Amino acid sequence: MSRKKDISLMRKTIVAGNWKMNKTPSEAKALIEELKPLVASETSDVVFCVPAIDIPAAIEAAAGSNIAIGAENMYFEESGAYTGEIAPNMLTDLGVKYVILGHSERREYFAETDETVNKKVLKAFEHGITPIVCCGETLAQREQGVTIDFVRQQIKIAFQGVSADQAKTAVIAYEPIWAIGTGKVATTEQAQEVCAAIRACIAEVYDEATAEAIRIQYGGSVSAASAPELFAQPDIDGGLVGGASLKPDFGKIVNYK
Ligand SMILES: O=C[C@H](O)COP(=O)(O)O
Repeated sequence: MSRKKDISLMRKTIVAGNWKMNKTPSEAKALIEELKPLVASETSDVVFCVPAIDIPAAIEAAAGSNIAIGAENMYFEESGAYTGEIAPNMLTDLGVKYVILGHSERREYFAETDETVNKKVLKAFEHGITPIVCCGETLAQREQGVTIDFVRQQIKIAFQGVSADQAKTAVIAYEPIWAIGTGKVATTEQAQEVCAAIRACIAEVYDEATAEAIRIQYGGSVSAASAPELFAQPDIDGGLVGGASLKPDFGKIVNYK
């Protein structure tokens, strides 16, 4: 199902950078100072998701700008014997507004499952942090023709127990795993098809109003060259950007119009 972007229901574009495990705190400060003027925008929400150790420096550097700071992960408990984990209230105490949950790298290297992602999504909402919920298929799944079934399942589990009012404020990032860091960007048609299927899934689970409100990003080798066509698709409301978010090109991606 695909819906035409209705002017009255136009969702604000959201472009988020995922720095992954890059930049020390002092490098983070310098990069934000460099990118701050380039990502100024009235048409897009701009989020920098940075390593947890960089968050205080990033918050300080972004102060007074349009940049919101996000985390790349968090745990689903507030405190306790969970060595090495970061609690949601630790993030909000610093001023973090967004958190990436269920990134494919967390799923692959750190054994995250749809069920732990769901617990984290619920906890993020409880603490007023907007989750950027990641989903996406492997190359083998795409070749087997199961992409949409697989992504629908990821989304249905991630949103279990989430109310419609909460879901309306969430961000979903569709990231085909085969397009991450490979330079192989999905075609506009492939990206739009899956983002439309995700929106249809949200309409089934909730209702049309929730589906129209939720923002869906595409991620996977987004560049200044590919962003304009991708973000113009009716069901793509921006991007989750890895490698290019560490460069001045990120400003061009944010200001893609
Ligand atoms: O979260 C971001 C994605 O993993 C995309 O990374 P990339 O833009 O380097 O392909």
